[in-house]
Amino acid sequence: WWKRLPQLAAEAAAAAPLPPPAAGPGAGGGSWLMRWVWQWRETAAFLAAHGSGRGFYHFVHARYLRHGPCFRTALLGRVHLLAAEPSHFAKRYARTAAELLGAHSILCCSHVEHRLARRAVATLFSMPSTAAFTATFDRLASDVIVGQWRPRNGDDTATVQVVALDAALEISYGAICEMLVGKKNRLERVRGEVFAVTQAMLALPLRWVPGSRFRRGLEARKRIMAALREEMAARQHEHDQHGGDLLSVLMQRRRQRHHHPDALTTEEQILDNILTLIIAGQVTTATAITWMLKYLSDNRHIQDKLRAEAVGVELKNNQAGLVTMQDLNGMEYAYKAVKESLRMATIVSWFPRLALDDCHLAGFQIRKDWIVNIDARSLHYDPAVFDNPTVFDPSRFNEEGSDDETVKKKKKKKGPSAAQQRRLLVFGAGSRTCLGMNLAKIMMLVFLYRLLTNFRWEMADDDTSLEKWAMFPRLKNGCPIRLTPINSSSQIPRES
Ligand code: HEM
Repeated sequence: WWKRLPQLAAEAAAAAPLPPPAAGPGAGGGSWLMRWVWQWRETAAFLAAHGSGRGFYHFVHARYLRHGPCFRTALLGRVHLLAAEPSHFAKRYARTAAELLGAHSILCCSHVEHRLARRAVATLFSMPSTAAFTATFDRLASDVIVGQWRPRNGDDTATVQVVALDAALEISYGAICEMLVGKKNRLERVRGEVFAVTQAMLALPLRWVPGSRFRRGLEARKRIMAALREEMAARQHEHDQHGGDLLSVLMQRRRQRHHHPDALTTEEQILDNILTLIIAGQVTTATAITWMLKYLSDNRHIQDKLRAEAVGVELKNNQAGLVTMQDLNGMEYAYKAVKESLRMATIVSWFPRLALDDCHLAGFQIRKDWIVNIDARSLHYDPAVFDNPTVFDPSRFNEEGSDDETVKKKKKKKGPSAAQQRRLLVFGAGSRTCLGMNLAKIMMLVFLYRLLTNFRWEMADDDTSLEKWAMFPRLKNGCPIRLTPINSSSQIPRES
């Protein structure tokens, strides 16, 4: 239905006319001469700003101030529409999601509280924290991929079948919880509850119907909150010996809030945001990993090329044999495969925004309180932006251009175009960009590295139907893969 939004918007606007578009003079009506004069005046102003020390964005900013966040202009003979997001749109998830994540969740809280929450949790995404997270994720991934999946008797011809989604969910949950609440925590017992909350986020709000998906989600939330409260109480009791995990940092800042103006001041604020980070980080990343494995199973030549790169990476920066961020820097092609998987999978398909005021967007009149969805998926599959968008081709992100023949034939310019870079919306954009995007890419790269250096894989079931009710599109069968061990000297890192 969101794809029909422009049509619905037009119909509603026709029924109840709103003020005229906040566009430049002559933009809509007037004689052809007036329009022609307007178009060239806009172009001249743009070129003047571009050629001045203020840069072309000054042209945009001046019009933004004059006309508001959405306006029409004309550049070099073509009418353009520019839309900014600041004051007229706020992030707004479905009411069900907001209820399950909590009123203080960074994803659902008010504008003002959001700024505070974003600053408060930012510590989790600092460089040292990200480096520590890389090691943690690798330790957990190696435990499963090397420790459990590789045949123990050394028979390198035996194949193993595993469900990729289950493994990815387990590893990412372990790693994220360790970062949020420390190594030995009470969250392992509520792993299933976290999944139930995610499944309920787009369900009908039938809170009074026993057994309904939404009610099960609410009950699961209660149990997660109880486990987190227990964790907090234990820490207060033990005077918090847990060190650097996020919960410790948030609790400590709360105690010393006179020194920390950014501290979250209530227990609810802390708990809602811990739950949000688990949900925002676990299922999204695990889903992305499974799609990546599927695309690489469908494109064996790319899998082999990636394996050649991975086998060539020497883990030289860590005594324990764990992958570090520097090691990952040597996996350029893998990085592009991750990016391409994220484009094709588009885990978060659309981003909802609430119109705070009547306004106009893309020529449509938008009323206050309407929700406008930015449709990321259609951008990622727009052939005008990504040549042959249905072809999995990591090399489309090469500086020198794609090496896939079908893509190369169509492409005139080399390397990813500016439009392509701009329109890759896998992690959103602007002030609400995904906070965990580096962690997500690291998890995908580490998982890929360990799998490539231990196994070849192919899909064990070709059913491509999608899971019903899933918040993020994923295969119903959980992506079962058949693994054939490769001759490698891979060992479980020492810390595990
Ligand atoms: C492949 C994995 C991931 C994908 C595709 C993804 C995607 C996104 C997208 C598209 C948004 C913006 C949504 C919007 O503007 O409406 C977002 C926001 C967010 N993500 Fe992620 N994400 C991923 C992993 C993670 C991880 C690992 C974490 C943290 C542990 C995380 C934490 C967040 C947070 C806190 C926000 C809200 C930011 C704000 O509103 O200020 N994400 N994510």
